[in-house]
Amino acid sequence: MSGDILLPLVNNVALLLAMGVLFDAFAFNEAKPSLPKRITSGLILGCIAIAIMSMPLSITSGVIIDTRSILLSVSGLFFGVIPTVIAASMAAVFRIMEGGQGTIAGLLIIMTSAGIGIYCYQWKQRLGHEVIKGYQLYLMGLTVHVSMMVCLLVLPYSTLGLLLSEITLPIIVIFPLATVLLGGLLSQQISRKKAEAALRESERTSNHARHRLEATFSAIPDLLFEMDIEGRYLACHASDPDDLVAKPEELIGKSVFDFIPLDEAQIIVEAIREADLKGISKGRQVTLQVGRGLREFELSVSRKHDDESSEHHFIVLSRDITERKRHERELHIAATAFDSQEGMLITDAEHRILRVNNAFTRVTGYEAEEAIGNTPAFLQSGKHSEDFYQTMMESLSKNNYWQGEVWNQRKSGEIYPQHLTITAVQTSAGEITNYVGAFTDITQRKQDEADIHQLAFYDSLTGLPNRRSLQERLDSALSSCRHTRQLGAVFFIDLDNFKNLNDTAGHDQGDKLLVEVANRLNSCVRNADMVARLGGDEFIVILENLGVDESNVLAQVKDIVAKVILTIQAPLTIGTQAYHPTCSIGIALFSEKDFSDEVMKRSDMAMYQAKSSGKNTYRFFDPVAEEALCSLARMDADLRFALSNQQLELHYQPQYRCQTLIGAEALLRWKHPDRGMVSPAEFIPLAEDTGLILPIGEWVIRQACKQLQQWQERPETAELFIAVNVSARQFCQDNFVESVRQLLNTYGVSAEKLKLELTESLVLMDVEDTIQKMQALRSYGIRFALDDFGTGYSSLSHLKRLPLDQIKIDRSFIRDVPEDQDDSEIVQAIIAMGQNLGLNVLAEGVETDEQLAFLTELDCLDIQGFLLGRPSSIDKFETTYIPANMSRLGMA
Ligand SMILES: Nc1nc2c(ncn2[C@@H]2O[C@H](COP(=O)(O)O[C@H]3[C@@H](O)[C@H](n4cnc5c(=O)[nH]c(N)nc54)O[C@@H]3COP(=O)(O)O)[C@@H](O)[C@H]2O)c(=O)[nH]1
Repeated sequence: MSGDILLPLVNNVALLLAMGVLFDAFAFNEAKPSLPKRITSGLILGCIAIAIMSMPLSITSGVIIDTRSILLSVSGLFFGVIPTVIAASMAAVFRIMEGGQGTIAGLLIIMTSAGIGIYCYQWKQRLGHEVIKGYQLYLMGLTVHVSMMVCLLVLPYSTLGLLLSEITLPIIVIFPLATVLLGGLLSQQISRKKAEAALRESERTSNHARHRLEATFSAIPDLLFEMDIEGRYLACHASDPDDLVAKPEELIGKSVFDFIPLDEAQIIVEAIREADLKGISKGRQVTLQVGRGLREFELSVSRKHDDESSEHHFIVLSRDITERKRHERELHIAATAFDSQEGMLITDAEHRILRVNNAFTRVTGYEAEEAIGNTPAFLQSGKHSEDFYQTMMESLSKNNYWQGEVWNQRKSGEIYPQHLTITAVQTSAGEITNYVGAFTDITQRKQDEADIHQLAFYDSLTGLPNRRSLQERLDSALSSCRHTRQLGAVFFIDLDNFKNLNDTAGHDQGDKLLVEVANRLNSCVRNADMVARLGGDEFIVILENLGVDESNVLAQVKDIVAKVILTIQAPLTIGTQAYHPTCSIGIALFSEKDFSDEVMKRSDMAMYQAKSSGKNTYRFFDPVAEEALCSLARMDADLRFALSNQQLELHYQPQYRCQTLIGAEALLRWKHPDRGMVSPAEFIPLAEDTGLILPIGEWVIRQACKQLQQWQERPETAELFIAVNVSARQFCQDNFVESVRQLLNTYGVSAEKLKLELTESLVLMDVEDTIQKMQALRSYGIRFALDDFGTGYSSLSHLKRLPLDQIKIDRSFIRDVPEDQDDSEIVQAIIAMGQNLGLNVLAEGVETDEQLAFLTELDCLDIQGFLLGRPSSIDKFETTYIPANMSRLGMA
């Protein structure tokens, strides 16, 4: 090869190498470039081809040998159809313009080279080969340049011969190798680019995988730790650091024992050891104090496969199960609550029963399978109207809740009351999904309520309404009067002598009478009227709506009360004896102006008047009698005040024997601040009625004992006794004997100095009891006088049995002696009788010397009366009677 060829050849090679730059610049080595790129690259290739053709290895005139064949074939193979066709076309145009004898051959070479290159390109595309191997390039280069040699055959023979001798070797040997080099260069670019792309793809894939993994980790709510067998943290993942016992950076390298209480830490280490043995550990639970409070975790531990390390590592997954546990506990509570003592049923939104509990079966008698699928309507008793259920449903849809009492039917057919609560269960969107019904059988409660009502409002013995019912009924009757203007009446009925019957025949018999009276009263009045028992032997009848005309009402009431008295009077057998009950009735009419308390009070007063009028009768309320009773009530209040405010005092009236003072009768006085001295004759009966006589009587005996205590200590009074009046009610007290004995002891008084004056009526009330008490008191030394003798009906046989010391002739017999023959004979007989019985006889009310002389004549030596001394205060008694007595006895 001559130097003329070498330089163009080097230029050609340089231009061919520019092709590599173009290939890289237009990214033909990566992917198929865009059409503009391909066109542009085709134009550039065409320019390179022209440049190559401009620096030919000129062999002879008109024949241009250059490396366009290499350019165009390699362009076809690597740049594809469009760039190569453009480049080939430009090269062809240029060749034609160059002209010469080799024009045809040159054009053929252009077309052949480009065609073979494009063919190989198609072949490569079809087979999917990205990279062309060296031998393949060589074969293509050889084919192109053999074809080139064939194309040269169109040259004139003379030119051809010279040409073949000059260029055959370089074309057949060098050009294919150049093709291989250029193709290899481009192929290598493709490989590099592919490798770079693969690397980028790999990086992209790995980044993608990493991001996906990170996203997956972030989405996992559980905590992930890598730990060693000792429980040391090697790595940790937590989507929320507040789920950790410490910050992640603090954990790494430390042990669970550094952060977690011993018991819990041991559970974690046990789980790790189990995983070490079995490969996995599941289900262990720990409770830890983490950033957001006390939480419960469930552990899953697996042994990590790590061939490089001999030490085992573990993946510990810690799942926060706090909410699940709470839910489980709530479910447990709900399940326990569901199986409570209350009957429960759950329905769907269409009220079909889905579930019932054991209490449901116990109360209704229906098993779960009998109830499920039905609506609760199958339990209905038929006792409620459609309206009832309609209201229930309306309340449910409005308030999602209903509660009330329902009468349902058990499987046995028994109808029973239940307290039912129905609650609608809603979704968060407000849609009702279920109804929960809870009920309690309230049969017993209802019964208890009825019993309590019966006890509270009815009398247990007679079954009649009691005082409370009466009050309500009377209030309602009065309120009704205010509308109707009609009059009504209240009968206050008290059985006569009921106490006697009770005491003699016993309480059972008394109860029988009360029940019979209740029935009899009910038979006398209309259903609309009311018969009530106030207590004891007191009954009330309320008659309502008797009309507006008072005289007419009075006539009706009289008829009814007469009927009541007659009906009550009918004999009945109590025990073995016939009994004729009677009653006293007080009547009070009422109108719209009255109040219940007042009406009751009036009827009570009227009854009191009926009693006072001899019993077995009735009285209408009388305002005059009311005033009298009011005055008594006022006196009672005043007397109580007097007792506790030292307004009571004892006066003493001397008693003489043969003109010698032997003692005094203690007589009670009330120093009233307004009324002055009030007579005991006025207030003692009232005190007996009200029971106030008991504390008053006790006070009198106490005062007498105090006085005796003082007298005992003085010689001039040491022998004096005091006579004290004892009322019936006072004497009847069970503890009377004991209380007197205690008073004597308290004041150290000799019992002989105390004389008790009992009236005839008192001793005859209960002779046996009186004798017993008198004997007991007498055994202490106390003496007894029978007061007001002659006014009662004491029989001799009774008198003989009483342990008396003295009888006091009532002053009513003394008053007219000796003038009155009858009284004189009575007094004479009493004195004789007393003497016969061995009793001392005292005459009281002695006011005149004649009376005294008469009594002295009859040998009645004990005298009391105004003639010898009036009742006087203790001061006067001690300054008047005692000194006089002493002077008479010569002791002064
Ligand atoms: N249970 C109690 N009863 C008592 C007590 N104190 C008194 N009484 C009884 O009250 C009745 C009235 O008593 P009184 O007004 O005190 O009258 C007594 C004498 O004053 C009166 N008397 C005495 N002598 C005469 C007289 O010559 N003429 C006359 N006109 N009256 C006289 O008699 C009353 C005493 O009677 P008696 O008790 O029957 O001896 C009266 O019944 C008292 O008993 C008391 O503390 N407890």
